[in-house]
Amino acid sequence: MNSKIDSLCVVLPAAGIGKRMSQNIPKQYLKINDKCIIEHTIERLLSHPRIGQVMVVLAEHDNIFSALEISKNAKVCTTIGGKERSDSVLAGLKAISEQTWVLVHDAARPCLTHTDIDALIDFCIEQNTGAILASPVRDTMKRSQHNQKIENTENRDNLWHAQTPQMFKHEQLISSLEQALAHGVAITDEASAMEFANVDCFIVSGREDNIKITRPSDLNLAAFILTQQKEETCV
Ligand SMILES: Nc1ccn([C@@H]2O[C@H](COP(=O)(O)OP(=O)(O)OP(=O)(O)O)[C@@H](O)[C@H]2O)c(=O)n1
Ligand SMILES: C[C@](O)(CO)[C@H](O)COP(=O)(O)O
Repeated sequence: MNSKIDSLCVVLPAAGIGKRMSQNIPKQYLKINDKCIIEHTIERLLSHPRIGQVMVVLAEHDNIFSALEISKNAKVCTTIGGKERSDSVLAGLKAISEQTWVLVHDAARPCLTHTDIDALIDFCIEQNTGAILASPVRDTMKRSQHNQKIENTENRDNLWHAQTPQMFKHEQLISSLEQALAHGVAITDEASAMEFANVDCFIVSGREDNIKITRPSDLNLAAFILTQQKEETCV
């Protein structure tokens, strides 16, 4: 069932340097099928009927985004991010006008589908609560230092890979992020801040192919997924 909300805003953290990709440009500007990753991601978002604006959070000296055609889209705005992803997200949240709900989505996740966007929005609106897309852990999980003896096997019951988008009440997310950052809490996703602030947050099961391009081998995998999804017409 579609909610009544029809023009949500997405904050898109895109101020990272992609050091784990070991390339000479930030990974969001690497190309798949002649289009930058960030262009794929923004097109996936803006082609969804319930998304009305994307606030792209850029690194201070980013001179690539403004040269992309998508930067001229009337629904695309930009602001400057910070040292950590959480700083960039907070800057993006403060740069948009006051909203009831806001979504945060990594620029490095171009394989997001409209099916998953609808599942997240519908759950949050119908349950009036924040939630994140996530996929269940598939492998046995070991804790160990690299090339060292295994310390233990983690219980993988009810263990999930957190993805994005993550969707929360706008003002509540700002205050929770500010509170967590003020306490020096390590925040790697928006849900971490909400958990710290004891604000309910739920899991919405999402597709396992909503991958975050992080390491070199992810690029070909993402290219394959994007092609497969187009044939599936799930976008
Ligand atoms: N200071 C930062 C760090 C990250 N990001 C963004 O957050 C998303 C997810 O972060 P990650 O995958 O860690 O990207 P990078 O930080 O660029 O990667 P790395 O850790 O390998 O440098 C990316 O779209 C990235 O551009 C951001 O906006 N601001
Ligand atoms: C937000 C996120 O994509 C959820 O899995 C992840 O935490 C980003 O972490 P990163 O270390 O900044 O890639």
